[in-house]
Amino acid sequence: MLSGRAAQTPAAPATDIALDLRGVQKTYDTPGRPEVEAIRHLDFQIRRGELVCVVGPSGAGKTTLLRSIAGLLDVTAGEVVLDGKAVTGPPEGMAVVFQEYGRSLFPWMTVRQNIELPLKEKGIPKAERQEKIDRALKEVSLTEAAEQHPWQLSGGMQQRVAIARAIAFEPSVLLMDEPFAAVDAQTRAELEDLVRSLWKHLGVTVLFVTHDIDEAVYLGERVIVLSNRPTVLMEDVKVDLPAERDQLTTRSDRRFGELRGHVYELIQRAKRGDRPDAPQPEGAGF
Ligand SMILES: Nc1ncnc2c1ncn2[C@@H]1O[C@H](COP(=O)(O)OP(=O)(O)OP(=O)(O)O)[C@@H](O)[C@H]1O
Repeated sequence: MLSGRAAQTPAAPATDIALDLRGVQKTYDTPGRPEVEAIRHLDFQIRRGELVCVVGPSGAGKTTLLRSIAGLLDVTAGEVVLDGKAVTGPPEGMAVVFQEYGRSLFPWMTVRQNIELPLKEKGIPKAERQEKIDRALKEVSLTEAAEQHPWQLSGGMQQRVAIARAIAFEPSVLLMDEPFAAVDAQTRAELEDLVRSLWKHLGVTVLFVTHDIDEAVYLGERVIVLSNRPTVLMEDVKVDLPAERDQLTTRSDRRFGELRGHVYELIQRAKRGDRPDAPQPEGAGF
């Protein structure tokens, strides 16, 4: 996020909470169209340095949730609190990586210039910018591609540029919205491992939205499973797999299979409309 708007909330959270969703509701109210209640009630917290995945049935409101957290959408009720401040617009300490890397990078700029842009907007001096860019490029193994343009790179490499741009910015929270949905399976596995290694190495808090159950269990320390729309929390699943993960050994681990099966079952139930009771918004009738 390039610009910052945040208001101090009276209730300062515990310092280890990076992201706090307090009774978030979102109803789309477009003039001339029927209202769409996307999120009915979500309350959860993400501790500093956690990697949390969000899954849910199609149309459950995953993108709505992510955009609300990113300050790109106003919530109807409740609040999103980042580092103790209510999010009322794109906050300074947040970076977002979207699925459509092709549209999020500027084709007329080199890789280096793309990564530099938000740093420039943040007012970081040139020498420091170059240092941050070089470090980020090294983190994603793209040092050699610094002077190339995005359209000269593969889809996986472009997504690595988008990740480099996000981490160069040193966000407190990194939001990722189905970032690997458009790349092939092998590249996807490599990018998943890149996210795990960056997360461990940089200590950044990551919220990763995906429709892929295996990906969520492989990456996350927790998997937040959403109900069908209007969305409530189906279950917050703790992923008790070892911190060291590997595409081969982790995915063939018995516990991985159990967790995967559990999340799969939750999504199937959510799709059938099975949902836990949620606090009702005022005036709403179940
Ligand atoms: N701008 C909008 N105006 C009205 N309704 C919207 C708008 N954006 C999304 N919706 C509706 O809100 C609900 C949740 O959409 P959202 O895109 O957040 O779900 P999702 O879980 O990300 O879906 P998918 O998995 O298919 O990407 C859907 O019913 C969708 O049609």
